[in-house]
Amino acid sequence: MMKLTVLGCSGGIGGDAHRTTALLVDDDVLIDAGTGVADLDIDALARIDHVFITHAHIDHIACLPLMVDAVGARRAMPLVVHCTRATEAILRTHLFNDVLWPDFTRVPAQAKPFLRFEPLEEGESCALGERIFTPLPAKHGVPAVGFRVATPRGSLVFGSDTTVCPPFWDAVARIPDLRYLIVETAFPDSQRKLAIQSEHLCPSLLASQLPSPPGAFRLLISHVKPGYVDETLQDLQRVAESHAPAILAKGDIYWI
Ligand SMILES: Nc1ncnc2c1ncn2[C@@H]1O[C@@H]2COP(=O)(O)O[C@H]2[C@H]1O
Repeated sequence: MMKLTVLGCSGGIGGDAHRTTALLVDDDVLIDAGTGVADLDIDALARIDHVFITHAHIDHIACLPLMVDAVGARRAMPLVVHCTRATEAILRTHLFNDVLWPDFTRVPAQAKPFLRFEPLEEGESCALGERIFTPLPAKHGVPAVGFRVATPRGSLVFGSDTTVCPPFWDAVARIPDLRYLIVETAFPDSQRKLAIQSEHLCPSLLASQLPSPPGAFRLLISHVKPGYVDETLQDLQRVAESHAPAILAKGDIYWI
């Protein structure tokens, strides 16, 4: 069985309930490395061998530089960061640039660095044992992808941050064994304008894209902005009731 542990899935910080995006797959893989990663102890951090990054926004990568520094010296192998070349370029230019943070693709030694990038583009897949990670289309303010995680028992999709994106929904429709669909709804409908400006979704925009009739998967909502959880849930229940949406929460565990 594959275990998915939600370390963080909020659209921001503020109190113990809210950590930004980080999904732990079993105990060795992360999807995104937001502030939820900071709750793992040193041993748990050292067990993580792979991080799949959806996009370079700070709420999705905040703990990546910190975790590399925290456990790099304890690990036998570099941490492998899987992302598109576009996201790698952003992370190299703006983060691992020996200014904001050391370039751990060359530190502590070029021959034995703490981190290495592995390109993963749309149309490609990365198999780690029986778990197959495949980028999916997304549309956000910077280059972004979602991920499908396929196992022999079914698939999970994490849509990342995205606004209206028909290619994402076309890809979802082609996944016959979809068990869990995690999609964002960052803002309530009262902030629809901001959702559009910042290339996110609100409940009415999400509802306009959901399949009809509802698919045989569990619909889980991520990235809700702290302070707007109740309002967003009420909107979702009004516009997407037949899909029985549930708001994802830190600490949730799903098995496939
Ligand atoms: N035009 C905007 N006006 C106000 N806030 C914004 C705007 N664009 C982006 N943001 C905020 O900046 C945040 C960056 O991270 P997110 O994409 O999660 O969510 C975004 C919004 O909360």
